[in-house]
Amino acid sequence: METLSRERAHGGEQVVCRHRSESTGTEMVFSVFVPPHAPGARLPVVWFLSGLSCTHANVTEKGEYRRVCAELGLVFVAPDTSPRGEGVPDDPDGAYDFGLGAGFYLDAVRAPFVEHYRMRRYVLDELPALIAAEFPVDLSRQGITGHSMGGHGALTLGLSNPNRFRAVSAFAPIVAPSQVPWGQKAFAGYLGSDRALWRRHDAVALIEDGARVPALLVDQGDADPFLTEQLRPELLREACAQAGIALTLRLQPGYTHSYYFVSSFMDDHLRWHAQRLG
Ligand SMILES: N[C@@H](CCC(=O)N[C@@H](CS)C(=O)NCC(=O)O)C(=O)O
Repeated sequence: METLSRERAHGGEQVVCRHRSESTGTEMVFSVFVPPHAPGARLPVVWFLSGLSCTHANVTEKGEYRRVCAELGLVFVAPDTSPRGEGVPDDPDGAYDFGLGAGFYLDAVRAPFVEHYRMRRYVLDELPALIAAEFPVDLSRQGITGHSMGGHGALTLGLSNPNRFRAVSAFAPIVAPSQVPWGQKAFAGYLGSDRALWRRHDAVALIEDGARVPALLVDQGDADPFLTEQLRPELLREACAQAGIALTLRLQPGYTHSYYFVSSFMDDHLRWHAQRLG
């Protein structure tokens, strides 16, 4: 692992690293904020999964999480959203919603994406092991959140691993990718036509099929241009109501899909995670 930058911030350190990933077969870059802490302490960790077209840098530069992470003693990790580099296939038309910057936090099964697009394995297995080896984290206290496609990642990985993630939240998530154009394009490209496989990567379908977490926090801007076509939080509300999952879904007036929205509610999400991570 190579440290690309290390900056003191809020009494802790904001670090950006690059490493060779076995999961993706590429170099991957991620950022980690380590808050001030006592020597030898192991801290709870919140994973932030980013949205379409992002890298680790969007939330690192615009997410405004450091002050509250420093206050609460949370490590904050931001992975990239896809493999990148020579030989990594992209959308044939270079579109932002598939291929580079759009890994959808799943392991592809279709050629040519199967070779590198293994973001689920990367985020669930490889990166936690690396982070635990290199930073003072306590992997028995993990929370997961994310924005848009990353909200989809947080919800699906959280619902599929309720014993690992003690807190799950999302900002403007894609809640039912099988039912919306972004998800349908990505799932057809990465997973093919097997709808049963799609359901394992779809938060609403996972809940319909029995996945459970005690509680979810979701914020959504009501001026988000993707709200009615791509995000459709009402589908999550219905699924959670049926399943008895305590969903706090807050429609935030006037907010769009941007990091102005994400950063405005970041404090609330971090406090919500800290409460559940102890
Ligand atoms: N207009 C955007 C569409 C994609 C988009 O809105 N991405 C969201 C996540 S789904 C984002 O966070 N973009 C980067 C940013 O705002 O920093 C683009 O082409 O980049």
